Amino acid sequence: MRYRAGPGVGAAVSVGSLISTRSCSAGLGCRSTYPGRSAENRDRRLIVAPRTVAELGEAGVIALINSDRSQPATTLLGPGDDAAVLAAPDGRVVVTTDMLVQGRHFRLDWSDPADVGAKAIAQNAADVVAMGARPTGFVVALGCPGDTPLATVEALAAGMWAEAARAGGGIVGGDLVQSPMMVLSVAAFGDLDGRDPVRLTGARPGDILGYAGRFGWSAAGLALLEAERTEPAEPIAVHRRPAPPYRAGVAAGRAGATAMTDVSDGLIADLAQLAAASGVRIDLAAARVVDPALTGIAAELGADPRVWTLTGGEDHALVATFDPRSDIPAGWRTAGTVGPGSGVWVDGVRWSGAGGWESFTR
Ligand SMILES: Nc1ncnc2c1ncn2[C@@H]1O[C@H](COP(=O)(O)OP(=O)(O)OP(=O)(O)O)[C@@H](O)[C@H]1O
Ligand SMILES: Cc1ncc(C[n+]2csc(CCOP(=O)(O)O)c2C)c(N)n1
Ligand SMILES: [Mg+2]
Repeated sequence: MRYRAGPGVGAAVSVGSLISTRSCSAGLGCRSTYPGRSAENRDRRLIVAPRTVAELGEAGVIALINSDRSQPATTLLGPGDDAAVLAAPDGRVVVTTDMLVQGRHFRLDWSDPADVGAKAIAQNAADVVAMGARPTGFVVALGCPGDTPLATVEALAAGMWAEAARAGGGIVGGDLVQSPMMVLSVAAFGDLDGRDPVRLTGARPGDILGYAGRFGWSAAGLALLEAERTEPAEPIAVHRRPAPPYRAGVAAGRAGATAMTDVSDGLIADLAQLAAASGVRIDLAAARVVDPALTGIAAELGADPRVWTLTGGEDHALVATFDPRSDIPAGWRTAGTVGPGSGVWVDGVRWSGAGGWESFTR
């Protein structure tokens, strides 16, 4: 997707060009300044290029993050003012927020900063499309230690922009603070294009359960990383950078899906939320969702591919329910049925126990 430059978007900036050389006074030599750098640094005669966020300073890092970006048409005013302005053609705005905390949601020895940036956008965009909406924009609050290399922040921003382009929105602003570890808090916005939001509450007995994307791959990647393995590469890549099926989500909204959610905590956990919200029972056929490609990997680690598939989170695949009289849209497969009752049933057995990841319990 190509974005045009939006108003308020700064011109191209490189770290080199952020260093402005002040006038040279006789006998004092030339002093280079860095926008936003500390008072202490302002008094030093810096001639080397800054390498960390502390050396470049807040304003410089923000300029770096926003340099050379072009915004989509929905960005009426991009970064640079007190707030951004986004178009909302529908008149209603879909809004969600999700954060990533270093050590809890990612490790920089397991993931590249570009992957972490992409994941932060992906998990938010997945929530927007899970409402049947089209992502229009993101704001990103970033906390990081002062000694974070500028290269890390540049890679983070590159990963965010790559995923934002895939999802269909621009990064229209954010916040930058010092913190003891890296934290990324993203808010995402979306447009319904005149449709009703696809809620958790609309599944009805008789509906068909469908899914788009895949399950268990991120959990497999996490297990491989925990086991200090680097192969096979594919599940590790999925764990580092999930690829939510954005088009399929919007297509489900257009096709009149009765309920939908993205799977962030675990397939069973997220289906259980949907079943409870709709007041229905969901019957899942495990063979339809367990990917045979995971069987060999699980055997090597002494793990169960069914557990990865049914309770692993972070794939950000989509599940939705459809009226049986309507066609399931492109990119969707059937995974089960909706009936009267409650709970999630797998191959005819009611699921009890943990259905996925839960904050504060592990
Ligand atoms: N601090 C909060 N204040 C208000 N509402 C909240 C807060 N945290 C969560 N919620 C709301 O509770 C609901 C469930 O949140 P939850 O984070 O589980 O959503 P999710 O899409 O499943 O997220 P995740 O991708 O983080 O697993 C959402 O509607 C969310 O907006
Ligand atoms: C280093 C590291 N350890 C463990 C995991 C696994 N993990 C963390 S949060 C989460 C689910 C969503 O949580 P939330 O509801 O907080 O968004 C999962 C499966 C990871 N990604 N990285
Ligand atoms: Mg969600």
